[in-house]
Amino acid sequence: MSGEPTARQTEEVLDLARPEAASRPSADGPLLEVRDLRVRFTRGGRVVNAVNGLSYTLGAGEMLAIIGESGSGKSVSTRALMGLLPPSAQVTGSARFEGTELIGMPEKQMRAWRGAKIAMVFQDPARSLNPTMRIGAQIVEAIRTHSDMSKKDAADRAVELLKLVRLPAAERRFYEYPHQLSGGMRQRVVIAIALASEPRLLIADEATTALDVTTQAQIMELLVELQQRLGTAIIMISHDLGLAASYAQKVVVMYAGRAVEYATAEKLFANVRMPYTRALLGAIPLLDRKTHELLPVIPGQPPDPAALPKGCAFRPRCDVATDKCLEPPVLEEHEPGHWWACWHPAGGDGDTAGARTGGEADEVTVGSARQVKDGA
Ligand SMILES: Nc1ncnc2c1ncn2[C@@H]1O[C@H](COP(=O)(O)OP(=O)(O)OP(=O)(O)O)[C@@H](O)[C@H]1O
Repeated sequence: MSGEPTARQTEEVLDLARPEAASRPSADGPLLEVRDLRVRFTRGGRVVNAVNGLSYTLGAGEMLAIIGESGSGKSVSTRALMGLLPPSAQVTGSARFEGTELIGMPEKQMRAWRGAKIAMVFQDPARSLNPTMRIGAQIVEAIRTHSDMSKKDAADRAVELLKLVRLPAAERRFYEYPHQLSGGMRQRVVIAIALASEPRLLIADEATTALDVTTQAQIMELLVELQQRLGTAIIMISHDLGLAASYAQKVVVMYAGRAVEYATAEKLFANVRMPYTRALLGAIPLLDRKTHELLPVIPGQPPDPAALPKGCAFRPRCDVATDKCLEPPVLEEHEPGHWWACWHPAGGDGDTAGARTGGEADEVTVGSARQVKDGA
């Protein structure tokens, strides 16, 4: 068989992959509960506070987007969950996954969890794949790492997984090498490898950033399909608030190692409070750009995590900051289900942030994100 699987074939593969998925209960406590997570490195005698007290929860089958500029602590915070940081990292706080504490878990035990229950997909699929091995063999290897399946059964399963991630001509591609595939196809293969162990949580770290806008939307649609059909929870790490608006159920906006705004996507985009989040809205890539690099709309640079400014870390770049902001604002649930850390939130009493941005940013975000989605 060759070409794209038909919808019916895909349904069969999906059902085969996880027959119980559609009826999986998701309401018996969060899948992942992160509390006061902190990561500190010591670099050249300087202390780098990369993550400064991050908390969030993720339900089974939910998609959470962690959004922020480069260096805000998105990757470090998720690598900490998987025990993937170098020994120089001091990790404290708690991350309970299905009730089991991940922080401080011995490496041997963590190795068994990694890949099996939690899998990661990174930005550059070329680096995740072995260029000298056929893609089928790489998936078979991943399957056999987590099960005692025979080579023959694992090969059948690998083809199923390639169909599951909608790789065209899966049987033929099974025998191809990574360089014979496009960037989007390679990322589908990486996702197939990540799914080999049927993880409950998939962490996609800038998994679509290197792809063109159309392929990016297709990969995001695939992740949503896997999330909905297999019940896989997803943490999506991105610079792009537009992707979060289109695909995620929950959003954490990070700045300088902290969550500065946290809510369901619905609540957040209905009423963005934090000036930093509003500034990020302006950084949404435009569809007519050849690349999807972010527009440099936030003046200044994120702070050096080894020398954070006093008070609110966004203060030096914030156009509504006052002396009050020399006191660090605390992330609090100011409205049911909507948390922010700001003394001058938009939309509140004396709404300076909202007045200056004219409230247009929300419309731009959602509109732009929809176009990306629909254009796929
Ligand atoms: N091994 C390390 N030693 C020292 N500092 C580190 C180390 N790894 C990361 N950092 C620092 O931690 C901070 C957070 O990095 P992180 O990679 O999590 O940011 P990010 O938000 O994921 O950025 P990007 O979008 O660029 O990946 C950065 O200042 C980074 O320089």
